[in-house]
Amino acid sequence: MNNISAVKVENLTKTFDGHEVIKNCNMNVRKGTIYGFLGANGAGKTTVFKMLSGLLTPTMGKAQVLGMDVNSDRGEILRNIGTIIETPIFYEHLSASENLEIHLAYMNANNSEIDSVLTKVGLNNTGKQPVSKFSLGMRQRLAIARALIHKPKLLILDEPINGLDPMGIREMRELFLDLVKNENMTILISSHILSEIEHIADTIGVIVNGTVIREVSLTEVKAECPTGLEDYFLDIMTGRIGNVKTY
Ligand SMILES: Nc1ncnc2c1ncn2[C@@H]1O[C@H](COP(=O)(O)OP(=O)(O)OP(=O)(O)O)[C@@H](O)[C@H]1O
Repeated sequence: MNNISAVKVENLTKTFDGHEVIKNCNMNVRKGTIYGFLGANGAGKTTVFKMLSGLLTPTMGKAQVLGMDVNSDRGEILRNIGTIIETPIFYEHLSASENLEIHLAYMNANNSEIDSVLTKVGLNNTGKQPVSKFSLGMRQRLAIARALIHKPKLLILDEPINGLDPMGIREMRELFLDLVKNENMTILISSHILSEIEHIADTIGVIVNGTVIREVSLTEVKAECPTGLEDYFLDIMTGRIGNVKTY
């Protein structure tokens, strides 16, 4: 681990019932950048995210988050990261701000910024409305607010823009770029909406069958495939770009 890495994964492996779903996986997410994690359905993105955030224990290999080991420093890692992994669960009978208050109390963090974060995600007008009345997109916005309300150093976001309307997607894009530029955050994000990743990411990691086979800057993607990230990704999937290339 060096001090420029927010996430460093070395030969990480995860086995379920004797079946290796993550195999010798290597990743390096540099601090202060946005890393787009791409892969087909079932490639292993969520499983890697779960190991980084302490929800699953690696079978073998090493993973460090903000310089801490995922096996031994789980509590301290959790205090310093914000996550969206799978469908977010909320207190359904409580409002958006009450949900954030509870999260902050759980994280033992200050709650002065609830209104400003709700404004950032476009939920400032929901007042006392319970979350049970929220649309899918509103729930996703609240999940993003909860991930960042305690001012984490690293955001791990598994498909955070699912369910958002075009306006919401653009707002979240601007929010993510602002968090990295002005609040010193690092973002590790997965999405199947490749045009969105292309707008925001500095680096792309492509996972195929549990192994990251490509880790390249977006500049390199554009040099290698001028038609853009979607074609680059599909070329990898169909074997037209074949060689393993990582930093
Ligand atoms: N708890 C589990 N037990 C057994 N197999 C699992 C478990 N969790 C995930 N898997 C398997 O691991 C593989 C990777 O799944 P994962 O959810 O990490 O993929 P993903 O890249 O996030 O996919 P998607 O894009 O569809 O969300 C899949 O084959 C999945 O069936």
